Amino acid sequence: MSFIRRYPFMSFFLIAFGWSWLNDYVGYYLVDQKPGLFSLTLTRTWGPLIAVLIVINAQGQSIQSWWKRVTYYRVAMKWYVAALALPFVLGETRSLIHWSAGAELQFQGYSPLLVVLNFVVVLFLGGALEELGWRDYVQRYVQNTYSVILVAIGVGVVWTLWHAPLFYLYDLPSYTANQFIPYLVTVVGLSLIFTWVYNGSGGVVLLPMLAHATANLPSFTTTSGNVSEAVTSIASILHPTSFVVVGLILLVIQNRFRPRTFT
Ligand SMILES: O=P(O)(O)OC[C@H](O)CO
Repeated sequence: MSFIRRYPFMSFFLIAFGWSWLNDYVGYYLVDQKPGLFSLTLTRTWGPLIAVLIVINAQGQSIQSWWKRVTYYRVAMKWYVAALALPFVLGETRSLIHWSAGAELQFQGYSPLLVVLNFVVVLFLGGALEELGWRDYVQRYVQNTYSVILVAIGVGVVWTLWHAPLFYLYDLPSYTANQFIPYLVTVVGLSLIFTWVYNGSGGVVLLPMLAHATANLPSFTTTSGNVSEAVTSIASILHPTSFVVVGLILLVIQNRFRPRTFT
């Protein structure tokens, strides 16, 4: 405990990465080496939340006041709309580029019930909980001293690295070695966007949580018909890049070049 009190920030990373990576290794070696099973359960996503709870408890901070802060939700409706709409629209960039080049746009036709279930599970039990660590601890703490934009980029890089075992342990379609750079760019972009809603709403972590749960939904559209290889390549570059460009523009408009402290 005294180590955690002395080095809270380092402890946060050790616990967050430790929990999630241990989860991945235990899953791979002891449970199932096939993709989509243990690696995809919710438990790996709990690392950052467990880390933040251990660290604030060791520091003698009240968990009750932390809970009160992270469950605060009274902010202008525009932040809710932005948090839900932005990742949703950007997630369709690839299809929209193919469509603008002549392909036919089609809806995936997911069952609305399954989409809502997916969203709710990620929001309350899965990936969105990471925001209690990445955004409401790391971003909040480091942006006291450094530029909000630079910190958001740094958090995006760390958040990507935290996913590393998924790339080399498992054979998952979204986590293949040749997808690492596009994944990094997308996650840095998401970090910028989540930081924008977090700071814009005055540090209400529910907003990046909602944005995270939306970002984790699958794309709702696909395209059919031939598009040239050039269009496919351009779309695969522009899709991840669009998150970064939009995130940067929003944070520049918000003038987040400097540090920002929440009281
Ligand atoms: O942090 P995760 O595991 O919810 O994954 C984030 C996605 O890859 C980006 O939406």
